[in-house]
Amino acid sequence: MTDKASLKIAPNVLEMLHEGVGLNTTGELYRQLSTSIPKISGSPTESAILSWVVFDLAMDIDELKQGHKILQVEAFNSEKKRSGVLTRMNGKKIHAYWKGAAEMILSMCSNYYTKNGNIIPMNDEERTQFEMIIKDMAAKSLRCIAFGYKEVTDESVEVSRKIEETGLTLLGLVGLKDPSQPGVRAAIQACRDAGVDVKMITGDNIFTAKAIAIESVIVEPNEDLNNAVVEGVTFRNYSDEERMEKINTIRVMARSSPFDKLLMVKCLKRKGHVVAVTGDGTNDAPALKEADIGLSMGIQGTEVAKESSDIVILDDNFTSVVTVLKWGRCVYNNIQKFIQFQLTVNVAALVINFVAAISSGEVPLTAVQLLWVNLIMDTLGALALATEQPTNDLMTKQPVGRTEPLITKIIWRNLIAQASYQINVLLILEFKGSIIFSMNNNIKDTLVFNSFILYQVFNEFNARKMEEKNIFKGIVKNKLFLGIIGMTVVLQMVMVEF
Ligand SMILES: Nc1ncnc2c1ncn2[C@@H]1O[C@H](COP(=O)(O)OP(=O)(O)OP(=O)(O)O)[C@@H](O)[C@H]1O
Ligand SMILES: [Ca+2]
Repeated sequence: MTDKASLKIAPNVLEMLHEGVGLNTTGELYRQLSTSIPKISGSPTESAILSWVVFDLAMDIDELKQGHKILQVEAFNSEKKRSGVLTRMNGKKIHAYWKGAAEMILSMCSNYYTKNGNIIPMNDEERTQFEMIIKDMAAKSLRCIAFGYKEVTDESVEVSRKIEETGLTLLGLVGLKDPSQPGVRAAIQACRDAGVDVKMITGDNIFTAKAIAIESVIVEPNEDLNNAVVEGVTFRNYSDEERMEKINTIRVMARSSPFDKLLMVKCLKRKGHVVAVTGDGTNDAPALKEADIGLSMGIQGTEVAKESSDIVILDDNFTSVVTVLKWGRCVYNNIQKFIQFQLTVNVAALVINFVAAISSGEVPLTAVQLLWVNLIMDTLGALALATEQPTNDLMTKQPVGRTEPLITKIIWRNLIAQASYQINVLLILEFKGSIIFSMNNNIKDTLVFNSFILYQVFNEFNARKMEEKNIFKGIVKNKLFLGIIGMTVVLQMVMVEF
């Protein structure tokens, strides 16, 4: 719509558009003292429509509200995708207004307004034409909203308060653009590289959904979309087996109800997937709650959505999902590193003391020394390994499945290899140390203790990189790690010398 759009609309139609929007909205208009331009609040769709009639179609909402009595309201709901209102104009006529998903409102209409404001019955050909207009708008990734109206002559509605749903007159169609955030394409690609499938479940119609999915590369423009895109009703009506069979290939679900979103999450979980859901509306709440990880929007999100979620994304940006993914993986990875490191220390200490105790009756590591080991290894070791920053290669790995063990085969391999190496050397030092280096027993004990601690210090480097050969990669970036290693060595020197 252009600035002068209001001039091209017949005055009677314009007036009804004002009423059909101004009286049938959950958005609010409030004036600020500092400027003369009013501010508009409400859901994105509501505020977009409201600002269109206020700024482009010159609606005066106060005057409008004063002149009308509202008899009945049917609030927008995600199931029916429309909202309606029944009003009486200053003791005169009663009007019913509907606004909502374009093809749904169109199917309630049997007349339409011409440019000059006359009502004409809609024939099949014209209906098809309107459908084409809606499709065209949707193909440009516009969300299409229609407005319908009916003059109610039956005065009994004053009592029954029923908002008529049939035989409406189409007032107009409007297309809303929800510009996709910059970086969404890259974020979706990053998710895919990390082995995370992205699906879009939306209340928009199938054409808008397809267009948006292509824009954000959820689907490729030239791929066969028959299996990848479904409508909520179709999905709902599949048999259980059919749904489970198709769910992996479905990437877009259009015209979905809150129940469809929930159903999708349930099925994915049943398939064994770990499911994360992002959402903003009340209609997303059941799915957010059911998901393994629910992420809601901090700015646009409703309270219900935020309360049903585990994580609130403060900047509403999909790219933050990638950040969540990266940090989640980093924490998991750091826990694994620490476990590998801790188990190695404990296995080595235990075996050395046990073997020495049963063969000579003496333990090489005394109680005080073991406490010292615990102190520096638990506290300082945890601190050093937990502060590793996420690296980019975390985002190229496949996700960890629901049933995969925390201690992987690689951790076992590292642990067993490192522990047996330490045990062998330390036991040789314990039993043959005094002969090899011709030293007395006290010095040999210190040697064993010192070697043990230094082994752990070097092993801390090993634990940083569980799979890579170059364990020093990126080490200069982690100043805290180096600091803690340095501190451990200094403390050890102090301990041994003094
Ligand atoms: N305030 C509203 N008044 C009338 N119709 C609306 C309103 N908001 C949305 N619609 C219609 O309902 C559809 C969206 O329904 P719903 O809100 O259930 O979907 P959604 O999945 O929450 O969408 P999204 O999260 O993309 O906004 C839209 O395509 C639009 O046609
Ligand atoms: Ca929504």
